[in-house]
Amino acid sequence: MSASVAHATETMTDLPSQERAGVIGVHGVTKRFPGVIAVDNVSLTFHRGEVHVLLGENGAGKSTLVGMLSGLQEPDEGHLTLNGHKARLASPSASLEAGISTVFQHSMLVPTLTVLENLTLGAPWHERPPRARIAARMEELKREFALSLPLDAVVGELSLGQQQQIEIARALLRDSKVLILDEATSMLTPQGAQELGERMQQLVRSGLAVIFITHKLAEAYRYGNRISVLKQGALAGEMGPEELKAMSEEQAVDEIVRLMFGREAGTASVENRKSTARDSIVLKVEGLSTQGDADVMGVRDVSLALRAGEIVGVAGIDGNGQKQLAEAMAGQRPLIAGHVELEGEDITRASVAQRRRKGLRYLTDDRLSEGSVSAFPISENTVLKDIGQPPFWVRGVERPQRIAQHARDLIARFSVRTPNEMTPIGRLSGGNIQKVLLGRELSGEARVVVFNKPTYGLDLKNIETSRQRISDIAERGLGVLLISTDLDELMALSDRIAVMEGGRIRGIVENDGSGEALRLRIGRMMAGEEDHKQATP
Ligand SMILES: Nc1ncnc2c1ncn2[C@@H]1O[C@H](COP(=O)(O)OP(=O)(O)OP(=O)(O)O)[C@@H](O)[C@H]1O
Repeated sequence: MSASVAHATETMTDLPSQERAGVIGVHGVTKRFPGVIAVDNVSLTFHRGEVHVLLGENGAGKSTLVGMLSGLQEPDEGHLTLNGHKARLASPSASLEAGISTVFQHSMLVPTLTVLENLTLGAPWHERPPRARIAARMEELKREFALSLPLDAVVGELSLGQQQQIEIARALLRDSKVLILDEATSMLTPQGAQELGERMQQLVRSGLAVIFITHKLAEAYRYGNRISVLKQGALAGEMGPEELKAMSEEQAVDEIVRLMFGREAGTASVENRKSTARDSIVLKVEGLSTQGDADVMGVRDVSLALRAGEIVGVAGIDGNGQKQLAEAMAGQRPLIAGHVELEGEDITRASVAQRRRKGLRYLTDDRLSEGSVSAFPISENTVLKDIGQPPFWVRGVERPQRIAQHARDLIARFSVRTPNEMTPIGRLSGGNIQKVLLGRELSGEARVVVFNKPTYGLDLKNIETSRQRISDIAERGLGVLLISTDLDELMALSDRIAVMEGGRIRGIVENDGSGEALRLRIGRMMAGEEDHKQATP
């Protein structure tokens, strides 16, 4: 028996009627990871002829759900159905055989091969369809879905939009019945996104079911026939075609914002920290722009000022330029425009080390590969950004005793749980690595600390401790720029919150304690909508 759609299927009549309809369904599925319920008792049916949009904040469970449909993981509880039959998708090839193709956010193509080679990749050489057959089929796809691809072009030389078309073409050549597009528009131009939206409609008209994951509300409304919202793993709400048709775009967006970002009635909101902001400006950024990378968004025309003792939060769905902004401030990413001032001094052209010495510190979200060298002892990691500098190096000679003492002090001050300072940092837990990195950034005369997702991936106790430390840092008079995808965290800690979307700042709001209304206002901007001051809970 093939590993696919476990042929241990039940007959349609064995299943409740609501499970029969639709090409694919998940029924009461739950998936747990250590410390988190990623998907919590979710039931959904994906129908032929429909673009079904999945929405939800970072961490809501969308990828985990898609992982179940694409055979990357199986549910701990609940089951899947295909055409009304109970089914198992135990591997990616089982999912493909069942007619489900997934186009992931990051291209799965081989950039050095041609379009034709990529289209036939994976098929054993003796089964590869001849070029003439593919060319003929591509002509059909061009007519039907406006998929126009130069078969002999090398994939790496094509635009991201064209590369995505290859993946869609590959799914169609396989006769897929379900096409999953995971954040497929995030790196496309508005024009490219619109073309994809139109193409999705053509695809569903030809009988496919499309599952479309996006973070942008306008796209969800314009291109979706049905919208489901996930929140903390559970299904927060679903809007079917009739309901959507009866709503204006504005009404639909308001409802989705409420489902995505609203709080359940009766949920206690987190208490806001008392502001410790002073008058003096410690960091000023004006008109800052940076280039992105191949599939990373750049930053456009960002201006903000940070006062001593102030925490300015930066909200946004992951990947909207936040990391690039932090890197540009830290001097790790070149600017194409704008300038940066630290306590009135222009540091636009200063190197990473110079900025650090002047007191501008940066805590990366990538603790293990960018922030530390995991095989090196904690001691070496505490001076990683001070190599060659006194007091740890004197006239080019390393002072191991001095470094070890510095590391022992840091371990004691930040309560790092480790046998001793010689333990490789990679052996510590996430929370303890974070403490070492924070200790490193705060040593010497720090004036401004830029945090990128400081509590991401930590357990609850370490999250609390980290937030308290951030609050203490501001209280000591340092300026803090706090980048986070967690709105609760930002609302609990920040004086003001800047919202980034599409590499730009959509708006900067005072965290004035207006709770739910402010939450929805920020959520709207995160999802690509204009600021809407009147948003009501
Ligand atoms: N392999 C894993 N191991 C541990 N935890 C995981 C794993 N995969 C996901 N999680 C956790 O499960 C939760 C749901 O994650 P998931 O990636 O499904 O969310 P998402 O809605 O796709 O988010 P995003 O928009 O950021 O991609 C998160 O808390 C995440 O940290």
